[in-house]
Formats: sequence, structure tokens, C-alpha cells
Amino acid sequence: MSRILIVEDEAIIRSALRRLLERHDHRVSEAGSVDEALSLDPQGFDLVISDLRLPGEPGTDLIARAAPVPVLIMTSYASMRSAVEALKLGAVDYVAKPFDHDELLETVARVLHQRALQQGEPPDVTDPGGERQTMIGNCPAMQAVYTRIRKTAPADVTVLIQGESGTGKELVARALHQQSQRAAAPLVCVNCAAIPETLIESELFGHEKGAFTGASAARTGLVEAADGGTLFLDEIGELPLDAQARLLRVLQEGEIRKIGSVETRHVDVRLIAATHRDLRVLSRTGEFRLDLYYRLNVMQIDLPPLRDREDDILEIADVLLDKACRRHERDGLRLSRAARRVIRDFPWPGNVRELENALERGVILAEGHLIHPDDLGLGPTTPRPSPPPPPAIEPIAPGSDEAPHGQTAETAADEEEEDLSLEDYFQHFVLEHQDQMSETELAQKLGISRKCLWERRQRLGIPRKKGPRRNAG
Ligand SMILES: Nc1ncnc2c1ncn2[C@@H]1O[C@H](COP(=O)(O)OP(=O)(O)OP(=O)(O)O)[C@@H](O)[C@H]1O
Repeated sequence: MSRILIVEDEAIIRSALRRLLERHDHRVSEAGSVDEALSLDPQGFDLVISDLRLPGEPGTDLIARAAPVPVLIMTSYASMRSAVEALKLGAVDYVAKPFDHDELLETVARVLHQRALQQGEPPDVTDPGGERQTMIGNCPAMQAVYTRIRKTAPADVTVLIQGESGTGKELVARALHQQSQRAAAPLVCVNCAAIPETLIESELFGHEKGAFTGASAARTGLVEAADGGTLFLDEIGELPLDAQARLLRVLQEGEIRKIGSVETRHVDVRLIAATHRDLRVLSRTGEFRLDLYYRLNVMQIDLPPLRDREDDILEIADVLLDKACRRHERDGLRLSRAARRVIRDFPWPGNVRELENALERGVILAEGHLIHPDDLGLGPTTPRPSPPPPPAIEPIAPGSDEAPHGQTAETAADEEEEDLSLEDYFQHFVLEHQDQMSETELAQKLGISRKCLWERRQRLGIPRKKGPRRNAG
């Protein structure tokens, strides 16, 4: 059901339109002016249909203020020029008044459909520490995941998330919970693989005092702790068969029974499960109950491995690098070209988590202002060239080629060290030594004039540091 805001000052037209849209299952709100529409928060709707001429500001004023929500403009036959103007201002379309019902419904359906397609936008997720992050990546497979999250979250059904380790299954579970009507209630996350088999049933379902050796007091289980909210069972394929039977009862009857108790208790829990294993295959070998698999798999979300998300890898790396730099207070660290190449080509069996860890290593191990392949610790990589002594960099006339004197750009590129381009080298050297050297010394070491050093600083955005400097040149 879509939410539509009608902005129209003529009450008769407004209520006719409302009835028409409500008959077609839309939820409709009304406003008589732009001001009134703004007080209803137009960004909370899926579509705004506004008359062009209104008392006060014209309907087109809503286009920018409702964005990204599309605004459909209504106008009379007499003012087709203003309809064209409205389109130029960004209206999604216009309908001419008096409108033909079918035509209007068709336009509304088309605009809503387009919006739904565009809404494969990454969701925001709040982590347990209260920090908000946006899921990163825009490849088609991830857009499909985002759309699935948006549609599934409010539906209060069981969801099975499948994907290799580190692909973001827990992140998706959080997004589902946070976009659901249960968002204010608890989200309880349990990694079934991390709890010893002998303890998992009592952890999940609780136990009575004396139910087994060591049960010195009664205990509430995690399923009950999630009552009213969401239970996320990660690695559900590792759940022992007895616990599977109890879980099936929770899903079928909405009831739990603590270990050692004869009484059952009603619980209202939404279950989200995740696995990196194929539960169907496990069910063939008797390791997973097929009936539980069917209960879990009402909606399925498949997360692609990072190696299949080629276009996303460097984007994810940049965002995660930024975060790691902030965590370790090492602002301004960048990936060298070679490190970017390695990151792009690495198969990432541990997916985003592995990339996150590699970048963290890089931030900790990098000695200068560039992270090199070796710093990422991904196994054998090309040896890093040792920087000093610095090569002389020829002064570059404005507008001339980047290559040093007497070379073409191509031969220069060929001769470039595997890892550091001359520009990388320059940046690296200046940032590394500017605290200890004067401008004159820096220029001498680089084999360039002070003017050239200054010009390069400007071009590469490395301004001179302010404050006292030894021997300021
Ligand atoms: N699309 C993404 N955008 C940003 N961060 C991501 C994304 N996917 C995963 N991550 C990050 O990667 C790490 C691993 O994610 P998560 O724990 O959700 O994976 P998982 O599939 O549940 O792993 P496992 O199966 O090993 O438990 C987390 O730090 C998470 O924030």
C-alpha cells in the first residue's frame, strides 16, 4: 500500500481524488496548500500529487522540499506551458485537469513503480554501540538485497539469510529488525556455532532450578529475552537436533518450555536465521530438520561474496579505511596504487570482515602516509621498493607532461617503480619529512627548486604546515 499526499485547494476535487486513490488501495492524506503539505512531512510519503495553482506558494515549490519523493503536478488545459515549466523544475510528470480516471491511475502506478525500482538504496544500520552506519556497495546484487530488506522488514515474517562468512548477514538482520515494527523492542543475537552443544538448549530456552547438574538456579532463555522483539540465530545450521525440535515448537505454536519444566509460556518473537551452509543438503544427511527449514525459509535473502562484487570492493575499502584511520587516529592515510590493485584482485574468502581486518592491519603497520600491499598482510605480494635515496624530480613547467626531462609519459610510466608513482613518492616524502626539514632542505633532497616544491604542494593539496619550524627556509 502506497502513501500519497494530495495537495489541492478545491475540496471537491480533493475528496474525489482521495476516493479514487483509496479505492485502489492507496493510503491518502490531504493538504490545501504548500504550507499545510509541509506540516505533514511530504518526505514521509511515496508520492505527492499537487495542484499547480494554490493559495500562497505554487505546487512546484514542493518539488525540492519533498525530494526524493516524486511530485506529480496537476494543471488545467489552459496552462500547458506551466506544465512544461513544472517538468523543467523536476516534477516527475503532470496530469491535465479535468483528469481521466484511468489515465491518472496509470500515471500514479507508473511513478510508484519507478520509485520502487530506485529504492534499492542501502539501509542505515545502528550497531550495538549505538553508531550508525550505512551498508556500503551498490552492485546490482546488493541493490536487490536492499530492496528485499525494505520489503521484508515490515512484514513480520521469518527470514533466512544465506551467505558466506563475513558477507554482512548480521548487518542485514539488524537492518530488518530496525526497519520493522519491533524496532523499539530487543534484538537478541545468538551465534549457534559459538555456544557448546551441551549448553545451547538451556541458553536458548532457559531451565528450571535443578533441571541438570549445575543448574543451581532457574534461568530465562534468550528466546524469552527476545519476547516482543526479534531473535537472530546466526549459523543456525550448527543447532543440534534437540534444539531444532524446540525451536520448531516456538515457530509453530509460539510457545517455549524451559528445560526441566512442564509448563509452557507464550512468546511473541520474530525469528531471523542465518547460515553459510546449504540447509537443504544438511537435511538430506539428517543434520537439519526439513520441516524447520521450510518454517525458516518464508523469505530468503542471499548475500553475494565480496569477490563477485568487483565494482564495490574499492568503495568498501575506502569507507572502511576511513573508519580504521579514525579509530587509530591516523588521519590522511591512503592506499598506494599497488595496494588498491591487490585489494581489487584478492579473492577475499573471509569477505568484508577479512577486508576490514586487512585494512586495520594496514593502518597499524603503515610507516608513512601510504599503505602498501605488504602492510595488508594478505600473503606474498611484490616486495616494496625502499624509498631513500630520493630520485631527483625534474621541475615541471605548468601544463607540461608529468614525465621527467627527456622521457615520454609512457616510458616514464614503465619505469615507475611498481608501487610508487613519482607523485605518490613526492607526497610520501614531503609528508614524512616536512616536520624535520625546512622547505629548502626538502627541495634539495627532492632535487627541485623551492618554487617547484611550492607549486607541487598546491597541485597535490599538501599545504605547508603552520607553526614553528626548524630552520624555516
Ligand atoms: N555491505 C556492508 N557495508 C559495510 N560493512 C559491512 C558490509 N557487509 C559487511 N560489513 C562489515 O563486515 C563485518 C562482518 O559483517 P557481519 O558480521 O554482518 O557478517 P556475517 O555474514 O554475519 O559473518 P559471520 O557469518 O562470520 O558471522 C562487520 O564488521 C560488518 O559491519
